[in-house]
Amino acid sequence: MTHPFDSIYSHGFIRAAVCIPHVRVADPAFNVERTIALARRASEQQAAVALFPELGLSAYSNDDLFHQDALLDASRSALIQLIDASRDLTPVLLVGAPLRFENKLFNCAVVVYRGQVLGIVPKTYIPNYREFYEKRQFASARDAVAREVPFLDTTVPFGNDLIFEATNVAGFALHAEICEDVWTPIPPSTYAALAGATVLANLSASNITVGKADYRRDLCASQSGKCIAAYLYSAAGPGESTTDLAWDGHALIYENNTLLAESQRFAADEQVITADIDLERLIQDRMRMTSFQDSVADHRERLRTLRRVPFHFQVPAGPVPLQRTIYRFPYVPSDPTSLDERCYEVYNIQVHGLMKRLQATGIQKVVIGVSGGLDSTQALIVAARTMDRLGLPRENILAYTMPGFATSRTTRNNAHALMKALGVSAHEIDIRPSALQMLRDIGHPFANEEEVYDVTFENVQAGERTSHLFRLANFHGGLVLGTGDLSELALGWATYGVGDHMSHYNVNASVPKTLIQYLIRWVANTHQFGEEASRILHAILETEISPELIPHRNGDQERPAQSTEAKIGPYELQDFNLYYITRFGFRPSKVAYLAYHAWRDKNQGPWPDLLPLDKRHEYDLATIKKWLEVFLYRFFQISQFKRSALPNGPKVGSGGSLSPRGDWRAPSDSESVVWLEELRRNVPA
Ligand SMILES: Nc1ncnc2c1ncn2[C@@H]1O[C@H](COP(=O)(O)OP(=O)(O)OC[C@H]2O[C@@H]([n+]3cccc(C(=O)O)c3)[C@H](O)[C@@H]2O)[C@@H](O)[C@H]1O
Ligand SMILES: Nc1ncnc2c1ncn2[C@@H]1O[C@H](COP(=O)(O)OP(=O)(O)OP(=O)(O)O)[C@@H](O)[C@H]1O
Ligand SMILES: NC(=O)CC[C@H](N)C(=O)O
Repeated sequence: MTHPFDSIYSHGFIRAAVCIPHVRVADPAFNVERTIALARRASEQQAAVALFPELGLSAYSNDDLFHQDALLDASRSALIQLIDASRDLTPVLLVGAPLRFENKLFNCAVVVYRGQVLGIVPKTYIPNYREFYEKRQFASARDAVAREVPFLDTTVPFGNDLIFEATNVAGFALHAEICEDVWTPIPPSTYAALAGATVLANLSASNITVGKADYRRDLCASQSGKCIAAYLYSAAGPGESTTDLAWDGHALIYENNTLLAESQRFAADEQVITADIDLERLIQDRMRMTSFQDSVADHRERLRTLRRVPFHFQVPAGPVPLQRTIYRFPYVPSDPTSLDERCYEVYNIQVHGLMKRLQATGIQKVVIGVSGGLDSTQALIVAARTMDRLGLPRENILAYTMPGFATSRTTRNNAHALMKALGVSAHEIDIRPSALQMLRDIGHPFANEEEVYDVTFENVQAGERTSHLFRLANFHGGLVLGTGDLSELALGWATYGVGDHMSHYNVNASVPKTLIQYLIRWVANTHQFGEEASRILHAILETEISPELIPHRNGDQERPAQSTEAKIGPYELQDFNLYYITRFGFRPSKVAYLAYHAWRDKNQGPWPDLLPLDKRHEYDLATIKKWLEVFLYRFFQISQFKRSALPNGPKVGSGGSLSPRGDWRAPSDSESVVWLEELRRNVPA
């Protein structure tokens, strides 16, 4: 890496600024002074792009004054002053000015970078309806004859087909359009995006009327989403003429349908909003989304005609801290309303999956092992709701708790209490005799009372439970419900084949552990199964996560002896890693960078509403690196064979399926070296 770890510019981000200056109508000298002042503010914030409103140097609302030579000359002088002032500024500046070429007047976006004009983009769609009379003053980009125009002592590219491409920053490709352009069915930026532009900027002078702010948000959100791009929008604000119209200074920054920053509308002060755009995320999504590339192919001929203007972007040296909210729990929404909706949705997906399977097979019973841990609790809740929805009695859920050599009193009691509270058919089977028989049969030292607690000892117990469940299913005409979650599948934390890996149908396969914790907490807090069930669910949430396959050496049977998270890492970190690696394909150093940003300070940042205060954690970079290394090794090197042979189960979320038929196809015999080396090389901890 050529830049420091703690700069956004080392991790595929650029900072974008959208500026709303004060203007005076027909006063370019004043307007350029305000434009330069805000450009400096954007530069101090180390932005790579700074966008200004449409015709900002002259003001937009000049009407027929645009045909006055004095105003046009003054606008041009203001532009020259701005170009000169830009020499020592960090961002590419996009400013609006009325400019004469070919004896026509164009409404232009001028792209200025460090004392040079990279290109001039005339507005394409000139509105001439209702309150707009722009055709009276301006020609359109389509009226231009020349593709280059003389400007000052040089010639510059001119047209709506220009993409300004930083040759040294991967994915930084900028396009400019002007206000009405985005109101059309196919804005010029659509073609630019198909041809590779990732940052689409709109210089606007949109007057405000009731309801229009929402419409602008919709336009920008959907243009950024459809184009898999950033969309920057800057609408004229204070100082424009109110002869017939009003102005609210609406600035917006979207990335792929997500709002990253918005100005305060009708503000008295000038504003500069900024947001960090994740260019790599956009490129990743374009690479994966085959329909985007099909669309490129369909418009190939036109796209070939677009012109690229290369420039070298001087990347700010030194640290540039990230200005972006990175949620600690990517699978769990942090605002309470979304969390409610998410929980409702996830349960419904799981329940509908199981309902269909039961209806299709005509099977009316499910068989499930209930440990008193989180996953079997979640699956049991899903099974209970499924029976309710199908109008079948909950007794059709044949639930078995099956204590082994290491089952603690706490989880066993919780398992019994839960089965009772949910009204399912509750049973207990001691698996120790059959496990001991197998250990004896295979010659394992434990059969001779030696304390050998190896993986065979563990898997014999997991296998005995599974073996019992499948035979019980045959015996009672039921279907074995799987419980293993997405996080366990990612880490290979399950016993393959004859073990908890196998079932007839697994409702949890696409639900990560951190989300299961919230789902259970949500059910408990909203008392969906009564007070007693809520009490037990809270007790289950409090219990240490453990496979309970190895006993305490001191004979303590009260609580679990093994800690899963001490071995494979905190699930909250591993789920974070899982999301960014599978959903976006980010390199490990970027995942570590994002994790550090999210997790370094427990007093900072957004938290899912239901997380108790005393459960908050924080991690330093060394700890993040250590557990990411565990994740990478387990995920890429040793566990894919388990995912390649998965039972059926519904996909629940984007970036949330590891089924080879769902969303993740990978070889069972790959290496992990490229990920591990990248992490070791590029994360300084
Ligand atoms: N690429 C590949 N293709 C085909 N087979 C492959 C393979 N790599 C290993 N194998 C074979 O697979 C076997 C290893 O896999 P496996 O038998 O699953 O065993 P393994 O993954 O070594 O052990 C299971 C682990 O999961 C943990 N566990 C089990 C049950 C529940 C929970 C929980 O808390 O949820 C955790 C348990 O503590 C243990 O650490 C070996 O026999 C090996 O030869
Ligand atoms: N004592 C037990 N009785 C019955 N079934 C069990 C027992 N221990 C494990 N199982 C079955 O094996 C599955 C895997 O065990 P594991 O310990 O990973 O899961 P869990 O306890 O439900 O959840 P968690 O992994 O969150 O602790 C369980 O979900 C359950 O179906
Ligand atoms: N300046 C413009 O092009 C404004 C037109 C745009 N349709 C709007 O209403 O905001």
